[in-house]
Amino acid sequence: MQHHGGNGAAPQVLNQLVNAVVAAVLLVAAVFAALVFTWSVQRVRAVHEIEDQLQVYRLALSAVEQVSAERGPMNAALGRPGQFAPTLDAARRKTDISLEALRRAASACSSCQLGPYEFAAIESELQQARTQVQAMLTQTLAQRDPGQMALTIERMIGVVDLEFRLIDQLGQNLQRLAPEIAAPVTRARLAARLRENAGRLGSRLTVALATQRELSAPERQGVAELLGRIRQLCELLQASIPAAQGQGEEARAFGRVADIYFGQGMTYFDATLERMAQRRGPTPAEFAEAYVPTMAPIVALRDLETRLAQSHLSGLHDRAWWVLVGVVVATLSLTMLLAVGLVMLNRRLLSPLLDTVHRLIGLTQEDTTFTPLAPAQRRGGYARELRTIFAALRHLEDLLQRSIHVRRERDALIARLHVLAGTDHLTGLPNRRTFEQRLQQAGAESGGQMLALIMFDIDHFKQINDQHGHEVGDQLLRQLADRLRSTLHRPDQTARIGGEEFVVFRAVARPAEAMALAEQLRSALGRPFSIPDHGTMAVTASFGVALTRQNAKVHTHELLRRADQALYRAKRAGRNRCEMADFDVSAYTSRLEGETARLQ
Ligand SMILES: Nc1nc2c(ncn2[C@@H]2O[C@H](COP(=O)(O)OP(=O)(O)OP(=O)(O)O)[C@@H](O)[C@H]2O)c(=O)[nH]1
Repeated sequence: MQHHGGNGAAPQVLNQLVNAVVAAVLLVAAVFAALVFTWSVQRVRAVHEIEDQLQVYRLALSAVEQVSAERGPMNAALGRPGQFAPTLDAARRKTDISLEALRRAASACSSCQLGPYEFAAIESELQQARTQVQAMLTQTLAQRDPGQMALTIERMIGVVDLEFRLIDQLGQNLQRLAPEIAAPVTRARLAARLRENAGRLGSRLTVALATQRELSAPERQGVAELLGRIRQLCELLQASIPAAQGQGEEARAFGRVADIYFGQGMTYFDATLERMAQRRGPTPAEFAEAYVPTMAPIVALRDLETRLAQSHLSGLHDRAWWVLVGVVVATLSLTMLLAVGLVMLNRRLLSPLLDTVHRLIGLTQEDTTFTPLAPAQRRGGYARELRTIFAALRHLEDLLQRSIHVRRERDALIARLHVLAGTDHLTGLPNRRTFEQRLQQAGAESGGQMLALIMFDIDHFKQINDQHGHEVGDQLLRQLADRLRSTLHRPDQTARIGGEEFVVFRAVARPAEAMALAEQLRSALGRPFSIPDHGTMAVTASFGVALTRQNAKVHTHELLRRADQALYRAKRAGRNRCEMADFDVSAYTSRLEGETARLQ
């Protein structure tokens, strides 16, 4: 396909327009994909952070349970003589391990925003409480002051309060970051508090049990407060567990709490209070042995809630990942679709349209050097409208080619007619009309030089016709024309202007040159002609020569008239001779003399 420089502006603009639209669509798609991608990555990261925080929360709940649990063997040891308490040591080790695990997890969790300060406070408080316990254990049972014992127990409880502050902070963070898991997170905290208060309830009896007495009034007050708090926590839990009376996993776990702790545990607690009133209470160790296991379902409920929160988070985590994968896949697909669409648009619409535009421009410039249509076009892989355009274009191309062909033929015909109009049909020599034009032209181009006109006429041509027939006369005329052409240096400077009348013209420097040419022609024509079936035939011709004056305008008719007169004279003088028309010889001679003198 040819490209037509200046006219290429329109296709270029179309190209640029399509490129601009594609670039804009790609840009919008890229910005949108980048936004969604960033959002999904942030979401995945946020879910990771929430998972980390939930892990810390779980470890904090477990640590608070260990500290609570440590109070069981501690109470038992305080109510027993001697300082040897292996179960207390084991409980302390478990507490230390869980606190260490919590500290490690918390320091690895940057989003938890827990400083070392919180842990330092908890650990220092725990150590001081333990030191007090140890000091008391070195005493005999009788030496152990009940008031001091109560303070020691309160101090251990204070450690738990410090831990709960941490748990509350973590729980609030989680509720804020992931409202989806707010309910199980809250229930886990409620269960942990229930476990703690249930433990404290037991601890309230320790001093009285250790000293085998009834509860004092403040102790009874404390127990009543704790029972009130426990009931409150139980109601809160029951209200927040969906279908707490139903068959769900949480409902079942809560059911076990109700049966075992609120059933067995509380019954044992009430029975213990009655036995204490009769001063037949169990030892703190016996009490702990029977009471502490009834709190296990509370811990199980707490663990279930943290597990539920975790599994909910896993769902969130998976969803966030799927969104991320979806965004990547959608972006890639969209880009691919756009790329394929662009290629299709280019191949199926833009490229053929540009091709059509080039072809149309070519048509306006009569460019018929079209390349064949692309294979896809031949397969008909384009829209119907485009195929219609191609067909119309092909039709136009055919029409153009046909019209160019017709015009060329017409031009050739006109040229031929033109030649024929200026040519003698018998001899093929220029006719009188052409001769007059050329003579005028030669006069204009002579540069002031003399022009010689030689007119000649075959002698007694009528006799040839009469003797041999008109046909032979024609043949003779044709051969004579051929000889003229071969003799003359410029055959275009001759013509047949009558039946057997011819002319020759030429620019000459002097009259003698004209006469010499006339003589040359006379002798050339004097040579016999060979006419088929008639043998050789000799003719003569008479010549009249006329000259124009130097620098004078050529008057064709005047020149012809003078040449004709000279020819007439030649005929009259006996034919087969050359005669010069009246020529101002004296003027010519004086000019020659002038020139010679100048040269000397
Ligand atoms: N064969 C043939 N004869 C032609 C043609 N045109 C003119 N003639 C003949 O040429 C002859 C001219 O005759 P005339 O004008 O009497 O002159 P001439 O016989 O040549 O005698 P002079 O010119 O006086 O020597 C006529 O007989 C014309 O018929 C032509 O095209 N073909």
